Amino acid sequence: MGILEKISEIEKEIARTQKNKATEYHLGLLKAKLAKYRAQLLEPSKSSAAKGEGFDVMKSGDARVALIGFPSVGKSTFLSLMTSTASEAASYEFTTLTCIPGVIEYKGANIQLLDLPGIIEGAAQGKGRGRQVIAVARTADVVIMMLDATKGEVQRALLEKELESVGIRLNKSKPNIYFKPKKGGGISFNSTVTLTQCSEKLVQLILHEYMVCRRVGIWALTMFTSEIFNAEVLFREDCSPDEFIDVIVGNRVYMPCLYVYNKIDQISMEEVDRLARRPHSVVISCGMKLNLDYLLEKLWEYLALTCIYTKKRGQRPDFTDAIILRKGASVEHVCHRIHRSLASQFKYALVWGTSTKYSPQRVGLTHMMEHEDVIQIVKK
Ligand SMILES: Nc1nc2c(ncn2[C@@H]2O[C@H](COP(=O)(O)OP(=O)(O)OP(=O)(O)O)[C@@H](O)[C@H]2O)c(=O)[nH]1
Ligand SMILES: [K+]
Ligand SMILES: [Mg+2]
Repeated sequence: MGILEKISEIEKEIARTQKNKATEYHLGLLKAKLAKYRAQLLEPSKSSAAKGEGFDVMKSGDARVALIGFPSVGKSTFLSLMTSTASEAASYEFTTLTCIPGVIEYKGANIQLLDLPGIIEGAAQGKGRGRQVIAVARTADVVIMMLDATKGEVQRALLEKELESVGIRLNKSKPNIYFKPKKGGGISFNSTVTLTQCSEKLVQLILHEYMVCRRVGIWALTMFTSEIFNAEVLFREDCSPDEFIDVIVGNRVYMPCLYVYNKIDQISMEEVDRLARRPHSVVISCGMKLNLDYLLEKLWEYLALTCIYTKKRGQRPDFTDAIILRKGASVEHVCHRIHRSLASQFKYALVWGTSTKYSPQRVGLTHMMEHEDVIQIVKK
C-alpha cells in the first residue's frame, strides 16, 4: 500500500470512529499514525516536478504575504490593483501558473505580495501545483486566503483542510507544552493545569507511536515503536491530543491568516454583512474597488511589524521615516538596518518607549525593541 492509501485508510477510520471516552486512545493512536505518514509524504521529493520551477521568488522588503485560493477568485486581479506589477487575470481557471511577486507600499513599509496559481482539493497531495503553492505559503508572514464571496464557505473549509494537513496552523498560537526528548529516564509527565483532553496514558501512547529519535533538519523523523521513549513533557495549557502531536512533530508553522471574500458586488447586502462579521474576515470587491483600504489596515495589523524611530543627539525623533522590522528585533537589527558597520562601532543606545523600564534607558545590542520605540545610537 502506498502512503496516500494508508493516509486515506486512516482518515476513513477516524471518520468512522465515534468520539468518546472508550475510543479516545484508539483515536489518539490513529492521529499519531496519520501525522507520521503525512510527514513522510512531505519529505522533499527528488522528482523535478515537485521542485517548483518559477516558484522560488527571492524574499524582499519588510514582510511577505501569500495569496492562496481556488482558481479564478481574483488573486491576480488583486495583485494588479494593489501593486505596480501586472499579473494576467482572466475568466478561465489556472490563468496563473507560477509565483508572481509584487510590492505593496504601505506606511513606509515594502510588503511583498505573492500571486500564486489557484489550488484545489487534494493540493497538499500534489494535485495541480498545490505542493509548490503550499511550500511558498509556508514562507509567508501572513496568508491571505482569497475566497469567492458567491461560494466562499465550501472553499474556505477545503483550503483550511489542505493547509492543516501540511502543518500550517492558521490564527493559532503554538501550544504551550514543554517537550524535550531525552537519552534515558523514561517519560516524565507533568502539567500545571487541569487537563480535560489529554491524560498521561494518552500522551505515552502517542509518544510510543510517533517517536522522534533525532531531529536533523525538519523532516528527519524516525520511528522505532519497539523502543522505550524518553522525554520530558510538561503541559502548561489544556491542550488536545492534536495539539500535542503538533508539538512532537515540531515543524508546524503558526501563521496569521486573513480570509478575504472577493466579488461582493455579486451578492446581497445581507450576505455581505454576514461574511464581514466572521472572524478574521474582510469583504472586498476588486472589480468595484470596494473596501480595499480597510483590507490594507487589517493586513498591517496582522503583519504586526515593529516600527522604530531614530533620533540624533539634541534633536527631535524623526517620525517621518521609520525603520521597519519583524517582531522580536533587537538593537543589533536596528544597527544593521542603518549601516552595515554600525554594530561594530556601537557603544550604547538610548531607548524611549514600551521596551524599557524608564525612558530613556541605556541599553546594549541585545536589547529587544518594541513597536514605536525611539532609539539614539552612540558610537565609540
Ligand atoms: N464580479 C467580479 N469579478 C471579479 C472581481 N475580481 C476579479 N473578478 C474576475 O474574476 C475572474 C478571475 O480573476 P483572476 O484575477 O484571473 O483570478 P485568479 O484567482 O488569479 O485565477 P487563477 O490565476 O486562474 O487561479 C476575472 O474574470 C476577473 O475579472 C470582483 O471583485 N468582482
Ligand atoms: K483566472
Ligand atoms: Mg491568477
